[in-house]
Amino acid sequence: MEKFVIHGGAPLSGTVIPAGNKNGALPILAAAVLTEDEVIVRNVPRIKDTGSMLAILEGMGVRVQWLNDHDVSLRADGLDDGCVQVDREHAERIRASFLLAGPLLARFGRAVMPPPGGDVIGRRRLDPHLDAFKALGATYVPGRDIDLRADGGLRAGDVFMDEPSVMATENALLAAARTPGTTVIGNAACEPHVQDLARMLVKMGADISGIGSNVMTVTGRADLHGCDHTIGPDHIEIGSFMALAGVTGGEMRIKDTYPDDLRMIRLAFERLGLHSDLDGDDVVVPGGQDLVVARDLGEHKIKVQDGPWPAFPADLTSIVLALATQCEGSVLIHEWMFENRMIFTDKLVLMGADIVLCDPHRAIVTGRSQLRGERVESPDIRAGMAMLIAALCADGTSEIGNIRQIDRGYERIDERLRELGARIERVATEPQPAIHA
Ligand SMILES: CC(=O)N[C@H]1[C@@H](OP(=O)(O)OP(=O)(O)OC[C@H]2O[C@@H](n3ccc(=O)[nH]c3=O)[C@H](O)[C@@H]2O)O[C@H](CO)[C@@H](O)[C@@H]1O
Ligand SMILES: C=C(OP(=O)(O)O)C(=O)O
Repeated sequence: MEKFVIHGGAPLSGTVIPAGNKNGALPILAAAVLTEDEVIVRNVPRIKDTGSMLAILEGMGVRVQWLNDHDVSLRADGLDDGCVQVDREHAERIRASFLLAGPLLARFGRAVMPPPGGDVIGRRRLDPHLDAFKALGATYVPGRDIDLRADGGLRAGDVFMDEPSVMATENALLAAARTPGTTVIGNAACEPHVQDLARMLVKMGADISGIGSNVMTVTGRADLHGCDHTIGPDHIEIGSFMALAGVTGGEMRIKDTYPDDLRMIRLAFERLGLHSDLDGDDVVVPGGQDLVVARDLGEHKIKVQDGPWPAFPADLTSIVLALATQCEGSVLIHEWMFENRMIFTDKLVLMGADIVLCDPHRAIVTGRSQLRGERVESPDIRAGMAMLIAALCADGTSEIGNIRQIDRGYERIDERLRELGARIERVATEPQPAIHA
C-alpha cells in the first residue's frame, strides 16, 4: 500500500504532455479481439486500468508486446474459440472489462463476463449493454456471471439506447463492426473516446457514419483487419492540470491537445474565473490569476452541470469542485449522472472548504477558503485528483491514502507533479492488520 505526502503552497508551472485518454485506451485495446491480425495501439497511458485490461487480454490468449513505453502490439490469433476465459480478479477491478463482451460475442457467439468493477460512484447499469446485444440477436442467461449467447452469430439490427451510455455505445459499436450488415445505433453517446474508437474501427474495415453525433450507422464485416491507431489526448487529465495551475497560481502549457474537445471545459473554467488561451493546439494557463466566479444575468448564482457530450464531463465534476474552493464567489455544482460521486466532499470540508452538500447530486461551493493539510483517503480516481488539487494549495502537509485509485487513471502523477514544482512523495505504508469480527 502507498500514500502521497504533500506539502502545499508551491505554484505548479511548466510544460505538460498529456497522456492518452484512459477511457479511449480501454475500448481501443478491447477492439484488438475483433481480428486475428496484428493491431498496434500507440499513446497508451501506463496506468493501472490499462495494465488490468492488458492482463485480461493476455489471460485470454492475446499476444501482447510493448514496442516502447506507450506503444503496444496485440495479436488475437491464438484464442480458443470454445472457451475464452476472462480473468475474474482483473475483470472485477475495472469497469471497462465489460467492453470485451461485444468483441467476444461478435467473434465467437458467446461471452461469459464476470461482473465488472470500476469506481463506486453510484449505481452503474449494464442494462443498456444488454439491450444493445439483444437488439443484435443475443440472449442473456441469468447467473452469477453475465452469460451472453448468440448461437449462429449476431445479426445487424436497430439499436436504440435508453440513455446515451458511453460504454454501452462502445460495446454496440464493437459488436456491430464485426457483424455483417447495417446496424443503426440511436441515442448513442459521442464522447471523444467513443469517436476515437469509431475511427479505429473504420481503419479496421468497418464503415461508420455519424461519428460525433448521437446516431451512428455501422456497416460491419466479419473479416476486419489489423490497424495502427494512436489514442487521442485525455481531456479529463488536461482539465485536471488546468485546475492544478489555477489553484496554485502557476503558469502551465499543456501540449498537443485537441482544442475542440476542450470547448466546454474551458468555458466552465472561464466562468469560475480561470482563463486559458490556445496557442495552436497547446493550452496555456497564465500564472497568478485572480479567480473570481462570474454571475448569470440578473446577478444569479452560476452552476456547472455535467451531462452526456458535449456537456461538461461527469469525470471533471470533482475537479471543478476543488477548483471552486479557491475562487471568489459561489457556484452550484450539479453532478447529474452519478448518485455518489459528491460524497467525498466531506474530505474537502475537513480540509477547510466551504461546501454545502444539498443532496447527493448538488453542492454549493463558496470559495477563497484557506485549506489546511489533512489525512484523507481517496474513494475514486477523480475524488483522489480533487484531493491532490486541494492538498497542493493547502497550508501544511497532507497525506492521501488509497492512491491506487489515483494510479488507476493518472500516469506517474507524483513524478509529473514534481517536474512542475510540487512537493509530493510516494511513501509505502505498513499493511493494515485484518479486522476479524
Ligand atoms: C471506462 C469508461 O469509459 N468510464 C466512463 C463511462 O462510464 P459508463 O459507460 O459506465 O457510464 P454511462 O455513460 O453508462 O453512465 C454514467 C451514469 O450516468 C447515468 N446517465 C447517463 C446518461 C444519461 O442520459 N442519463 C443518465 O442518468 C447512467 O445511468 C450512469 O449512472 O462514462 C461515464 C460518463 O461519462 C464516465 O464517468 C466514466 O469514466
Ligand atoms: C469513473 C471513471 O472510471 P471507470 O468508469 O473506469 O470507473 C473515471 O474515469 O472517472
